[in-house]
Amino acid sequence: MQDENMLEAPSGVPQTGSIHARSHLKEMTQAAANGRSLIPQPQKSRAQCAPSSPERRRVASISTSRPTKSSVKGHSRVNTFSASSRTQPSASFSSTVGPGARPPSYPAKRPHSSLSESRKRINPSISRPATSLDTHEEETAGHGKKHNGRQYLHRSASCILPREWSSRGRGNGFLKSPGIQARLRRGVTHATGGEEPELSATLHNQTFSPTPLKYMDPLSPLPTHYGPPKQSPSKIPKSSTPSKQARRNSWDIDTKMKSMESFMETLMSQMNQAGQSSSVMKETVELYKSQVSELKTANNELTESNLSFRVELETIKAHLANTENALKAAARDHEIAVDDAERRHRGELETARQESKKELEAEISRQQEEARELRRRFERELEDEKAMRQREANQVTSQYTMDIRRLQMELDGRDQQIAKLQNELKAFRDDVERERNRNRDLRQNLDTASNNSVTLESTIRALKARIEFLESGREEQSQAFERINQQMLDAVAETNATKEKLRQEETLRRKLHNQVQELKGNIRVFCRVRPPLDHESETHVAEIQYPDQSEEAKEISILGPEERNTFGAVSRKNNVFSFDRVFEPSAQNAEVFEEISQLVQSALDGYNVCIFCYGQTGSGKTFTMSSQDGMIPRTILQIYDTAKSLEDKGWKYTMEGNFVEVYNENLNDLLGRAEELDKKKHEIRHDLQRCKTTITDITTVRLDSPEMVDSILRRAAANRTVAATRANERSSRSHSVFILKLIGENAFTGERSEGTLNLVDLAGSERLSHSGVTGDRLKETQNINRSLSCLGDVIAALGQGKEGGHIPYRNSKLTYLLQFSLGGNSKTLMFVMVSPLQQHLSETLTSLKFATKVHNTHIGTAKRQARVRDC
Ligand SMILES: Nc1ncnc2c1ncn2[C@@H]1O[C@H](COP(=O)(O)OP(=O)(O)OP(=O)(O)O)[C@@H](O)[C@H]1O
Repeated sequence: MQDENMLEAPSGVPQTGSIHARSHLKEMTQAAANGRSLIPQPQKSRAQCAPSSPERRRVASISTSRPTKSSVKGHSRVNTFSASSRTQPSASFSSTVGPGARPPSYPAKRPHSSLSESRKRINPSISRPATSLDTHEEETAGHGKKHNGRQYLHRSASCILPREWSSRGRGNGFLKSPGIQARLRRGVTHATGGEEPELSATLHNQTFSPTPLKYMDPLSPLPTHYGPPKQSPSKIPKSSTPSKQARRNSWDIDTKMKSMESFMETLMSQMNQAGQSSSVMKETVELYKSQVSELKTANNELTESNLSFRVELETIKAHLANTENALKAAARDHEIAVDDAERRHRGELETARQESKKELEAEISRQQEEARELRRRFERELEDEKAMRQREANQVTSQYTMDIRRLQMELDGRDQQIAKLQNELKAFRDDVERERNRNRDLRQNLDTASNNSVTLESTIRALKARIEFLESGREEQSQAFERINQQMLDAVAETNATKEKLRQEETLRRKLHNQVQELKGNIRVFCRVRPPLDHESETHVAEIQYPDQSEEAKEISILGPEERNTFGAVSRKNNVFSFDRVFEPSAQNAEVFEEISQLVQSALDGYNVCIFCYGQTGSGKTFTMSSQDGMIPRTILQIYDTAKSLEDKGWKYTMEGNFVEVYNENLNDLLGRAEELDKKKHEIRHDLQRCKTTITDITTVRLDSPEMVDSILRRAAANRTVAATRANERSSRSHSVFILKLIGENAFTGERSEGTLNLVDLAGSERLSHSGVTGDRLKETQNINRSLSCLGDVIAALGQGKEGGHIPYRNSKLTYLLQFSLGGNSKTLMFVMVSPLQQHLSETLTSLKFATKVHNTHIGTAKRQARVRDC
């Protein structure tokens, strides 16, 4: 079926463009090429001209497949076509297609008188000669030239037969050679494909024919070969057939001639028959030619189709190649892209890994930082908690100490009360004694009175007698009653006069007390030397003497530093200072307070009192002023006690307290909120007429009980701690002022007193160098130095005592705040605090020199802030 399709392809393939047909195109082309390769070249040598066995078999198959009629001529036509077709390309088609490849439809296109039909009718078993003799027979028959025909037969035979046959075939006995005969048999058998045993037998017989080879070798078999298979042996006359007789008379010319003539006649008759069939053959040839032309056309079409297919194939191949290239390029690109993607992925992976690693490290460091921060915070909180607990412990301790001290003070007060009671008892005893004397006197009087009574009784009796006598004399009785009544009125008047005398004595006492204070000086200076502390070695203590300690205790002598005079001699100057009172290191706060208690009484009496501590840092200012048994607590306790005792004398006191700090020339409220320190602004306002000072937005605490002072001091200390930028330096770098206002009213006398007590703890007085100090520290230093200098200037100006002279209070906040407590109507006490250490000697001497200047200052008489209530 495939072969049939292939035959139909010339008309079918181009129109349909069947891919199936195209797939066979290559096979067809190869088959054609193979077919062409099998076609020998026309002008080859004889050896080359003889086809090889396969070629010969192919040619024979083509030749034997050609139709033929009984005539030899017609046969030779077929062979002519067959022989000529070997040199034409169309043969390749035949050989490619082969007998079996002819499509069934193909014969239908043939005319009815086709060769195959003729062949079938004539004798399909007729074999084709293996030579091209017929071609030349046809030519010789056409021209009627025997000689040429023989020559041609000879040439043809030489072309087909082996060389030795053609070269030696003319010799006698050549064909008798067994080798030649065998080869001849093989060749004929091979040429006929084993399908024509008769021809083979004929040849065999002819081989043994005694006819000279010159005529017989090529021709003798031909009549039997080309003649009709059944007719040729029978139609040949027996007379003309070589017989034994003829062979015996082979050298008989006539016989030979006759034989030849008969043969020629036979041949001629056959040729005539062939001529008759030539027209048929011509038609057949024409038909074949037309078929050939059709085939050529088909072939051309196929060729064109083939070419177009080839072109298309080439295009497809090119396209395929392009596609393959593109595919390769795409594959390459894909590989590159994959590589890039892998590389990028690896890079991204690496980057991601690095980033995640970094993030992890950052997270770890952040966690660690958080842990550290938590630990820091925890430690801070722990520290705060510790500090708070410590503060509370300190507070409890201080409270305990304070209680003890208060109890001690109460004890002291009790002792004083006892002493007082003892005095009173003594006074009572005296009074009792007096009363006894008076009683005695009265008894005497009573005796006298008894005598008188007796006398009176006698008188009474006499009077009674007289009453009885006088019963009508009432006048005498009324007079007696009036006399008794008068005596009683005289006694009451005497009592009132005594009370008034007592009030006058209290006023006189105050007056005398103030006079005593004035005599002591309105500005007094106490010196106090603190003891060396536990961690301070005794060897580092300066040489300090207290020459009159057992007497007045007003002097202090300090051996100065070594000095070298102009002659090189080293000497130490003994510096002697004299103050109102010098307290040696062993002195306790109670002892110190006894000396200042009179000033506290002055404040209660309505005077402005200012007590300030001056000295270098660590000299004991705070200890003296604000410690739990310091001047402030003791002052308040005394004020309470005194105020209470004065209640009998008609005085009622109210007390108000402020606690302020002067830091960097700013006023801070130590009883206010800690966070407002250094932020909230406070102004100092003076009432010049009433000589009163007020501070704006300041916290004022009403002191209703002695216990209030503890909370005040605690609160002030806590605020200072919070505000401290450098721990425990805040107290050294600022001035603190405890302001106590005492307002007393006497309900009996209508008197009113307004006194102010200022207890000042000054900043460290050591002269701080400005060199090397910057920022806040420099500002602090400048402010401390300036304020202490201003204090000295104010005291100096007060000492000059010029009436209406300018006092530079406004030059610093401290002096402006203490304007009405320094000079004028105020009493001032300055504590100069001294460190016992040798290393502080220089500052100690400086402080003592400054205190001496203050001590030498005489400030004018104080004025009492009191007025009598208008009744
Ligand atoms: N008379 C004293 N007896 C026992 N200890 C004292 C005495 N005076 C001072 N001290 C101790 O000396 C130390 C320093 O005293 P304090 O703090 O009062 O000095 P300061 O002059 O107020 O110092 P700063 O100016 O820094 O406030 C404290 O520990 C205090 O207890």
